[in-house]
Amino acid sequence: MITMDTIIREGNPTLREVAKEVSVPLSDEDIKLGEEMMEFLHNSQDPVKAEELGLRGGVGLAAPQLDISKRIIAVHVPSGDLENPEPTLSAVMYNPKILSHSVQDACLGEGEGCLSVDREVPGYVVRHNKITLSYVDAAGVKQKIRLKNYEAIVVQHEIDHLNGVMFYDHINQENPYALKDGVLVIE
Ligand SMILES: O=CN(O)C[C@@H](CC1CCCC1)C(=O)N1NCCC[C@H]1C(=O)Nc1ccccn1
Ligand code: NI
Repeated sequence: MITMDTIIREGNPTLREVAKEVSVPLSDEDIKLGEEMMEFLHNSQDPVKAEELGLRGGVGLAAPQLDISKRIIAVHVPSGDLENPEPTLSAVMYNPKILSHSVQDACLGEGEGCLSVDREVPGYVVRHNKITLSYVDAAGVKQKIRLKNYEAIVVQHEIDHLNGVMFYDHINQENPYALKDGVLVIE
């Protein structure tokens, strides 16, 4: 089971590596890893389990954060309203690839954090507002989806991990809250 002890922290060189594509058809090992990554996200968002296991709530996780330099990510974005338990996006993605993106940029009004970064790094992390994404799903089927706003931000944060990029690499050093015209701030 993945716990906070399994997650490597900044300073570990694996977080700065470019991860390798996984072979398709997927190996049992890679399928199992994806399941464990998704289980971590579920546990981390369950108040009882998160408390029990001492987990920080997470909406995404990338294999390099487990010191595994493979192009595998898991995302589980809750809908946000307690009435509707359905997540807005829940998937394990193998070899995810951004095929195209909007001209429109976006960032989270609260900035970003990372389970591999044990400190606050303030500032806007400007990303694409909309992306068209291809990936292989846990059943080994090639998928092509379009995402926007928060879900698009989450997936871009995870794909960054596959390329050795940390969220604070995007923050403007001179003025962390500098924003070009037209960047959508997502609250
Ligand atoms: O690479 C993956 N990571 O580093 C886990 C990150 C991924 C998100 C950061 C910004 C976009 C993707 C993560 O989830 N967080 N960052 C650190 C602490 C908070 C936590 C978070 O945003 N939690 C959350 C949010 C809404 C609902 C439930 N939980
Ligand atoms: Ni992260």
